[in-house]
This record gives sequence, C-alpha cells and structure tokens, in this order.
Amino acid sequence: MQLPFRPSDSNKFTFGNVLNMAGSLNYRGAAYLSSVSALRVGAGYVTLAAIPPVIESVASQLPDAVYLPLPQCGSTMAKDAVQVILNRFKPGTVCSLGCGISAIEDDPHDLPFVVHALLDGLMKQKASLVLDADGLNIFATFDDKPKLSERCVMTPHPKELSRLLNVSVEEIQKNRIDAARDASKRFGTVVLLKGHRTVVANGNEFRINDTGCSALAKAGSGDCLTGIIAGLLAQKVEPFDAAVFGAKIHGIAGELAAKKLSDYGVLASDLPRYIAKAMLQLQH
Ligand SMILES: NC(=O)C1=CN([C@@H]2O[C@H](COP(=O)(O)OP(=O)(O)OC[C@H]3O[C@@H](n4cnc5c(N)ncnc54)[C@H](OP(=O)(O)O)[C@@H]3O)[C@@H](O)[C@H]2O)[C@@H](O)CC1
Ligand SMILES: Nc1ncnc2c1ncn2[C@@H]1O[C@H](COP(=O)(O)OP(=O)(O)O)[C@@H](O)[C@H]1O
Repeated sequence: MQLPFRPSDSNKFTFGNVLNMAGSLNYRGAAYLSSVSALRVGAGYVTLAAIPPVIESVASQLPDAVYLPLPQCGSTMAKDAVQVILNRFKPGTVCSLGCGISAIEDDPHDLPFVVHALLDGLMKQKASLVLDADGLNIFATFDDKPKLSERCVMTPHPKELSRLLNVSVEEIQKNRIDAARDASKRFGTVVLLKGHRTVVANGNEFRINDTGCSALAKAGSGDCLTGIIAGLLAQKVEPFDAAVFGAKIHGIAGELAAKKLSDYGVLASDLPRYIAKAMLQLQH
C-alpha cells in the first residue's frame, strides 16, 4: 500500500480537513489523542469540535488544532451542537465522531439526539466518517438507525461490536472475520474490529493486520487509531485502505514506542510521536 502522495506544490488544504467531534468532561484525553494523531499522520487541518472545558484542556497541549466550541448539556454536547457542527461542515471535510463523548451516569444529556441528527445530517452531505466508541454504542441503541455509507469506517472493539450485532463477545472472538464481515454487510460500511490481529472488512473482502503489540493495550490507544484513519481519509485514501493502512501504522507506532519505552511503559500519549516515526519508516 502506498503512502498518500505529498506534492511539492501543496498547501495545508491539499492534505485535507478533519472535523473531530470528541471529548466530554470525564474524557478530555480522548479528544486530544484523536486530534493530534490525525495531524501526525499528515492531515493538513484538524478542527476539534467539543464542549468548552474540553477545548480549554486540549488547547493547552495542542496549539496545532483549531477549535469549535459546542453548546454543552451536562457533561457533554447539547442538542444545539448539531447545527453548530453542520454549519461548519464543508464538502470534502472528513468527520470523526465518538471518542470520549460519553455522558456521566445519570447526567441529563441529549447525546442520542445529537448522534442521530449528526449522522443523518452528515450522511445527507455524503461525508466520509469514522465512527468510534460512544458514537458506536449510541448507534447500537437506535431502533431507526441512520443509514450509513461505504464512506464510513466503524471501529468497534469486541464489546462494541457485540452491542452492534447483539451477540456475545465470545461469539465474536470465536470468528472475528465473519463478525466483522457481517457487520460491514449489515451497516453498509467498512468495519475494523480491534484487538490483537485487527480485522478490516467491507462487503467483499477482508484483511488481517499483523503489526502491533501489547504496548497498545492501554487506555486511549484506540482514540489514536481513530485519528489516524480520519487523517488518512483526509488525504484522500479510500475508506477500506484507510482502515487497513491505519491499523498497520498504529501497530508500527506501538512497536517503535515499545522498543524505546518497553511494552509496559508506553502511554497512549506517547503514540502520536511514534506515528510520525512510523510514517518515516514507511516512507523509506
Ligand atoms: N483518556 C481518555 O480520555 C480516554 C477516553 N476513552 C473514552 O472513554 C469512553 C469509554 O471507554 P472505556 O474505555 O471507559 O470503556 P469501553 O472501552 O467501552 O469498555 C467498557 C467495557 O467494555 C468491555 N471491553 C472493552 N474493551 C474490550 C475488548 N477489547 N474486548 C472485550 N471487551 C472489552 C469491558 O467489559 P468487561 O469485559 O469488563 O465486561 C469494559 O469494561 C470512550 O468514549 C473512549 O473513547 C477511552 O479511550 C480511555 C481513555
Ligand atoms: N495486545 C494487542 N496487540 C495489538 N493491538 C492491540 C492489543 N491490545 C489493544 N490493541 C489495539 O489498541 C487499540 C485499543 O483500542 P480500544 O479498545 O478502543 O481502547 P481505548 O478505548 O482505551 O482507546 C485497538 O486499536 C487495538 O487493536
């Protein structure tokens, strides 16, 4: 697989625009990790759409992103966030939705409304989208699921896929390829089933990733993967290839980080630097 081409006669918009909808009061790191990873894999412009306390935290660590403050309800986005986001969306913008958007238990929140309306609105505009974490968990609860497209990549871990398919984690793990394939057919998207030997499937084909190590088994590492895939989509890599290549880059970053810091000591927040090193390795 080829790295996205970087012409000399380029500017930041040559390498795409990511609109990352992420974070909540309790999960601010997820917003940081997904945004910085999209930049490190080569996206030209990343906007984090999040509630103000998340932006305050992330902006102090990441001056490289652009910020879109969203109306807040309890610990996460309010209904009015939908219009703010859809107003910002332009054709060609790549979206990612779900990293750390969770509401705190018993917190009054509008999140199911927000997720449904965003998916409807973004699909109408033919957006490319990575759907992860609570984006997936909330999508799983809808009786009237918004229709997704082949430009979407869903990135469940086994438990998230069990919620989507309504089968046990054990059943999924027994036959990971069929589970990923079933989900991709059912939802009409690319599906990336996380874990050791990540599986990527679309309706017709599948790939098994052979990079990565136990250093990646640390909270927040999946948020980095979401950012990587969004960043590749922004650079015009096709969705299936972005998922396959994204898993490979994520795995190489984990391996390179483990060589320096050990399988034990790698943090998810170490990965973005090693994503850059993985790109360097793949470039040669
Ligand atoms: N720094 C931050 O801001 C971070 C923010 N994050 C954000 O937090 C949000 C919630 O994420 P989370 O990690 O709290 O819950 P989640 O992964 O759904 O686990 C819930 C239960 O699912 C299961 N389960 C999980 N993995 C499994 C597997 N591979 N295979 C099988 N089962 C598995 C396991 O259930 P058990 O097996 O214990 O019954 C577990 O207890 C999400 O939006 C995310 O983006 C995180 O990325 C962390 C860093
Ligand atoms: N033992 C492992 N070997 C290879 N990759 C792993 C391993 N454990 C976890 N990963 C990868 O790390 C990421 C974890 O994502 P996820 O489960 O969503 O965690 P989080 O929500 O905390 O970010 C996935 O990409 C998964 O494939």
